[in-house]
Amino acid sequence: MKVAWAGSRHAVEVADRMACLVASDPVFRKDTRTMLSRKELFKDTLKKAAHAWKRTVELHLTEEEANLLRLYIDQPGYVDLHWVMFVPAIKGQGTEEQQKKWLTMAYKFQIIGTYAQTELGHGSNVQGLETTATFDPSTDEFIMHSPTLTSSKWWPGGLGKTSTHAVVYARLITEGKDYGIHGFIMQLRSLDDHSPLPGITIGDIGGKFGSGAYNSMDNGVMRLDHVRIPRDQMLMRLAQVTREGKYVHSDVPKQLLYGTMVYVRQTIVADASRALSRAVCIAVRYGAIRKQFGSKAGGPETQVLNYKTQQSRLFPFLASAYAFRFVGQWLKWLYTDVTQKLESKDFSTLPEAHACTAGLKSVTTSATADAIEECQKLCGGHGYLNSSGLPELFAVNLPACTYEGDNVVLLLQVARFLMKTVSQVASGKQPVGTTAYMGNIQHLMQCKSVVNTVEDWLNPAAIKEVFEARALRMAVNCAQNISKAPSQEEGFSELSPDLVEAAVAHVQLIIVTKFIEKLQEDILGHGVKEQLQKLCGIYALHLIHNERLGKLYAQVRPNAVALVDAFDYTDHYLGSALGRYDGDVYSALYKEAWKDPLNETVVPDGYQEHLRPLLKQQLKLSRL
Ligand SMILES: CCC/C=C/C(=O)SCCNC(=O)CCNC(=O)[C@H](O)C(C)(C)COP(=O)([O-])OP(=O)([O-])OC[C@H]1O[C@@H](n2cnc3c(N)ncnc32)[C@H](O)[C@@H]1OP(=O)([O-])[O-]
Ligand SMILES: Cc1cc2nc3c(=O)[nH]c(=O)nc-3n(C[C@H](O)[C@H](O)[C@H](O)COP(=O)(O)OP(=O)(O)OC[C@H]3O[C@@H](n4cnc5c(N)ncnc54)[C@H](O)[C@@H]3O)c2cc1C
Repeated sequence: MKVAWAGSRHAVEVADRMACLVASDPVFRKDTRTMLSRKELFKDTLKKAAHAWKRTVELHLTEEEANLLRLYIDQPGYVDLHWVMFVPAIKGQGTEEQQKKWLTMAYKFQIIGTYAQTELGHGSNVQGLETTATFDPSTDEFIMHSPTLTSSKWWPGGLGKTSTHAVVYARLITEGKDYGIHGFIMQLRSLDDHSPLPGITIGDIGGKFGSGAYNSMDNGVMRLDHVRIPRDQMLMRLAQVTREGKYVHSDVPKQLLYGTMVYVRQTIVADASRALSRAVCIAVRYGAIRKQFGSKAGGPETQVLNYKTQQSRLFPFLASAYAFRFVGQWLKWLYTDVTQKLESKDFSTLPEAHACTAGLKSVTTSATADAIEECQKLCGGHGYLNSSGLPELFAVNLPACTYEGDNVVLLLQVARFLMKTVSQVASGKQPVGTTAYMGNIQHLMQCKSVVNTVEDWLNPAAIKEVFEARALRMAVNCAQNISKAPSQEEGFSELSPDLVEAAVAHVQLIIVTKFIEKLQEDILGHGVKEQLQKLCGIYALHLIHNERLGKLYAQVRPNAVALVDAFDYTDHYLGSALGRYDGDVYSALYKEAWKDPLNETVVPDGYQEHLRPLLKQQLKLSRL
């Protein structure tokens, strides 16, 4: 089963080796992490990252090994953004020349990069970002500027105290015209003493949910005051600005601007299956040890895992962990396939890749966060202790529902793709890939389930047909209702709760289908396939029930704020910048951030000890 889970014997072997390397190294200890102050935790993260890099170099680790090493260190930090977003953004959006220049330094850690997209006022609505990059032909430079409070960059990981560079997303303005959002490489801090460069105000945004957990990451705030960068620091694969200031489009679709997000969303599905499996592992093992009550006749106490209620709550999570793992492996393949096609200028599969990554990221992270929380309850009181591992696991994985795209916003993207596909089917076009089933519309709209007995539900063909019919009928129903609205836009907005459900049904069909396809592969090991068949059945069947409360929500909405005001909580008691009575959210968030102890100094503790030697050593090596 280990091989089925990991994907190959090789994958098991490398993972084991890297996991042992981390577990046996005292620098990577994490058992007291939740007791560290924010400053201590941050410094500990810097220390671990520097030590990991040292080990990577000393042991000549491959990229695969180094990635696993980082994974098992299990502490979010600036290196995640550097490798998972900064480097891929330059790879995807930089010209060959730009890649050569910047990636050479990034690969050697001569510079540390982050991905600075989100702002205080806008995260989901990328086109609404306000930072400006105005071209000045007199000096051949862009002037990077934050014109408003809400244009402050807000959230980028590693930005707060660590990154020396960033890919910054800003509105490109040239010849007086706004050409929308583009990516720019900016140096943020001095490579000599780490102080922010002139015109850049930068800090950490403050403590986050839970102790330990994501507080190891210095998510940052940044304001730019007319900071000048050379023209060639605009990432120019998608579009260019000439020396004279003329804006020129490339022949690649502008959606490739969002390419880094597609890449990361794909990796998040793998993260979700890992987090869910960790929670399930804790709850199942503990359920086998924990005993409560015995038979009336005075027999031995019962292991809680033997309670049917425990099983019906826990086993769908166990099945989901496997389902997400397999769909994650498939998604990685899909992403590689799309990337190869993009390289040969075939952009046809980009919309499907976007829909699959967005949808699967959404469904798997939401299910994982809910499941970790439920696993805490499944472990009773002890599950609430930090020492159970569950609070930190929950706190670290909860934001995956938000970062890389809010899950509902992403599901609406999937719905948009589905509505387009339904209309193409109506005009006779045969859908392909994950929407191929929609071509079978005549049958799926009318068919009746062939399921008669309990055993029939375990027939993969029957399960698949049920999920296909459900997904197609929900999508067609939405499309028909949208067409009755005064406009497409109004219809889409009015029906958005239904569209989200239709998107979830489509994504769950993909997960079920990929699980079934996995079972058609050669799977070695006695009884392994049979166990997986059972889990596949559990995953599929636990999903088939639903409720609709949309009409009631619409009736409550006009009074929703009054209904929570009625709780009569003071701002002091609520203790939330977001829940303030007066609604002055942005000023409150901004003020709170500067109170964080990490912001007491501009250059953080640990810089002289861990960051500076790392950067200097790499610079020195490159000069040899
Ligand atoms: C380790 C963790 C660290 C965390 C880091 C972060 O969080 S970083 C920050 C992470 N931040 C976020 O994740 C922010 C989330 N927000 C977003 O990604 C975007 O603002 C949006 C997709 C919601 C809307 O986009 P929009 O305003 O442009 O409006 P629109 O809806 O009209 O779409 C126009 C067209 O583009 C298409 N298309 C869209 N995306 C993609 C794609 N990725 N690929 C390909 N295509 C894509 C779309 O299908 C449509 O095609 P059509 O139908 O015209 O053929
Ligand atoms: C831990 C963490 C790390 C992050 N790291 C980075 C980083 O490294 N770099 C970076 O640039 N960003 C980062 N982010 C920012 C992240 O990408 C954004 O928070 C995310 O994209 C969501 O945007 P938002 O915060 O504006 O949410 P909002 O869009 O304000 O969401 C608020 C609510 O509005 C709803 N909503 C919004 N739009 C719609 C719509 N059209 N229809 C229906 N409902 C809607 C959402 O569902 C949600 O319930 C990080 C965030 C977190 C929490």
